[in-house]
Amino acid sequence: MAVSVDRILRWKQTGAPAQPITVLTAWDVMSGQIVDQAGADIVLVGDSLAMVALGYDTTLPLTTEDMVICAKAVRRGVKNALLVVDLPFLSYQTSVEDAIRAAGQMLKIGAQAVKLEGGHDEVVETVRRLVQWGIPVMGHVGLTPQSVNQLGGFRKQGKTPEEGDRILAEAKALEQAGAFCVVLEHIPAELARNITKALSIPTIGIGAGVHCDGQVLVTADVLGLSAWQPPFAKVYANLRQQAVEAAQQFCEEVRSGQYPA
Ligand SMILES: Nc1nc(=O)c2c([nH]1)NC[C@@H]1CN(c3ccc(C(=O)N[C@@H](CCC(=O)O)C(=O)O)cc3)CN21
Ligand SMILES: CC(C)C(=O)C(=O)O
Ligand SMILES: [Mg+2]
Repeated sequence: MAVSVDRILRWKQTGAPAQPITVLTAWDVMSGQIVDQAGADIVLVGDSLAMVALGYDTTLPLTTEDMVICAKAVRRGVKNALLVVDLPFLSYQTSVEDAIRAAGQMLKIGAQAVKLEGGHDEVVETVRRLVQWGIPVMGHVGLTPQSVNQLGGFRKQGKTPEEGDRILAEAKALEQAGAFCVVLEHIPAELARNITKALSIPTIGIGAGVHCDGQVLVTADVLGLSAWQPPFAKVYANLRQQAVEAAQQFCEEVRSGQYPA
């Protein structure tokens, strides 16, 4: 049966100890088909596609228009998983109105929820307003890549008790605002465990240890397709090298007259 926002929201309340939620990213129809067919609970059209699919050094250059093109392609490939789309940098920070417009655009093309980065007062108020209008929101705290210029790189967050307390408070505020789950990115496992215990909505970890209610990775990293991976990514295949070898073989066979026969 297709995965719904409500099913994720109630993941921890459904009696028997739930299996972890599985989340993988996608950026086009093929990656969407692959992770949906693999049985992921949630497919995230992550703004990491700016780096993975478009070749930028950060997620900041991605526009709403870029995201709409990619999300529409993923939508055509995903049949069963819940489809969540990241709101690009500057599409939701400028005002609640802009956030509603950007999020609404994503829902119009078939996204079932959106994800916003941060847990400060402004983003919490934006989440509250989106949820009021019937737009489900996934939160995202810890390492928030859209703030890379302030964080001084893609560094682990929440390493001091003060920082940890702040991230915990942000996650609680997002739950209060109506977020249906929250991503915890690149924080200590102990902190992620405390946040997971403190929340009734599920936590989805990336580089946040084993004590989260679910796990997410960038699919290009999982498949060994990306040029580099973060230290926490596990690489399950070596598709980049296999692809280069296959393409090389084609070139050799054409040059030698082996193909076409
Ligand atoms: N391919 C890919 N996978 C990802 O998981 C990912 C992206 N791209 N792009 C958006 C963000 C950026 N992420 C990243 C990127 C790099 C590190 C990393 O290398 N961290 C190191 C060094 C940090 C530094 O000092 O600059 C670390 O040890 O924390 C972590 C998360 C996670 N996200
Ligand atoms: C890694 C996930 C959480 C993400 O935000 C992305 O892919 O953009
Ligand atoms: Mg993202």
